[in-house]
Amino acid sequence: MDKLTIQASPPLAGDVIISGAKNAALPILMAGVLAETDFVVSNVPNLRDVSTSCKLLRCLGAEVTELGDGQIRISTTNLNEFCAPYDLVKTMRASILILGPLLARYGTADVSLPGGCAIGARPVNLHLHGLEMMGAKIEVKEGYIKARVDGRLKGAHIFMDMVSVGATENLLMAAALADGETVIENAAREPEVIDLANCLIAMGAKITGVGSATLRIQGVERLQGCNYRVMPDRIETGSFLVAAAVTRGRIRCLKADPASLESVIAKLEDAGAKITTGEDWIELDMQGKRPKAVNIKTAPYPGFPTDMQAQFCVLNALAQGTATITETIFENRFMHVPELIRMGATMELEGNTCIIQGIESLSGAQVMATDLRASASLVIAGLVADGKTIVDRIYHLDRGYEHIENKFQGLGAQVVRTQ
Ligand SMILES: CC(=O)N[C@H]1[C@@H](OP(=O)(O)OP(=O)(O)OC[C@H]2O[C@@H](n3ccc(=O)[nH]c3=O)[C@H](O)[C@@H]2O)O[C@H](CO)[C@@H](O)[C@@H]1O
Ligand SMILES: C=C(OP(=O)(O)O)C(=O)O
Repeated sequence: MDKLTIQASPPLAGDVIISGAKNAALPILMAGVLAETDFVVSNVPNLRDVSTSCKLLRCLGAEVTELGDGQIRISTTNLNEFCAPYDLVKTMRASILILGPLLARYGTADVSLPGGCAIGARPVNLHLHGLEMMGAKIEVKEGYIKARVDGRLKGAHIFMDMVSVGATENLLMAAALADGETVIENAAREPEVIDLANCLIAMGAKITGVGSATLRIQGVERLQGCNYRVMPDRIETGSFLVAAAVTRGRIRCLKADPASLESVIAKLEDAGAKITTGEDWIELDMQGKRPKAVNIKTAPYPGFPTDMQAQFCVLNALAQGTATITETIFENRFMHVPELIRMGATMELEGNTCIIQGIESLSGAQVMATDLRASASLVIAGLVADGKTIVDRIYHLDRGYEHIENKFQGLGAQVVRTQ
């Protein structure tokens, strides 16, 4: 199994090119099922979750062609299977996003329940409830969601109990082909939801209110393929910015989207970073200074993203002062904390809050994480820890960060992949 070995590194310096967003690319690939003609997605990151998505689409009978340079073409002409099997779904939670598109276009979908994962229970009741309101008959049997509808789904007025990115995306895709108008209230406003909505509009969907908490979708009878470019990955961008901040360096993230990172940029500025942005780049300069501690509370967009919480735990572990980090989205997303404590960090958990007292430096250790962003935080910690840090089980990282060691090396970090 691959590992990353990280040595204490100099302040990060230079440019890094940001990849397409995993959390936008996956729903957009699933939306391919809705298109009757060829659909070409570009700026798709080369990640394990992307290859799992392609496998899933192929297993349904879709033709998926990797055209090179981050472009993938999907043709659904021969799609004739409607089951997302456990073996694929268990490795990638985003597989649940095949449910809405399959049901809306073909009237039938069997999707393995994604199950609980490392960061929390992650139920799918809101996805199922919304589809039922649109006329689907759903039963959960033998670990599978079995959804059926006679004819087309019907437009419905859906109020979401909680802000859910995945449920908003599933219902948006289903509503695009439903009969009549669907209104989704308390919809998620994450940039990745906006990217999916814009892609559906490019396919011919009629959606208004994009980017607001009320989405109105006038269902159409058919959608066509289009060429769509996936947005830049705001979490990858944020992860590199934090890495630069803790190493007291100066980097520029290119092909990025500063507008999608406002809450993260504000916290980095509070931590003492000088941030400069252009239309598609962000520069962070710590001017050699140690970061200052910053309080964080995760929240749905435009709040502070849960996917950046672990990285800011590391920033605070090394900052001047004491801070609290409160996680409000997932009930078990602090698995990096015991590992960071093993590296010498002074932090303790009280319910869903982590109290962190910043110290001057960490010490290298052999560590392991059981989820994606926790793994990223351990790599960042390794850059500033004395001696050697070995991060094990990096298949989590490979789900969400493209060429992570190459990108870090390009910024002067000592990060190598070993067996
Ligand atoms: C709002 C939010 O920040 N969502 C994050 C969530 O999206 P993801 O789509 O995975 O999760 P949701 O947004 O659906 O979940 C938000 C909350 O709603 C709950 N829930 C969700 C669906 C449902 O049917 N029932 C239910 O109770 C979840 O348990 C969670 O507490 O994880 C992704 C990966 O880390 C992040 O990129 C998203 O930013
Ligand atoms: C946890 C994440 O992804 P997923 O929802 O695919 O598990 C993430 O992107 O941080």
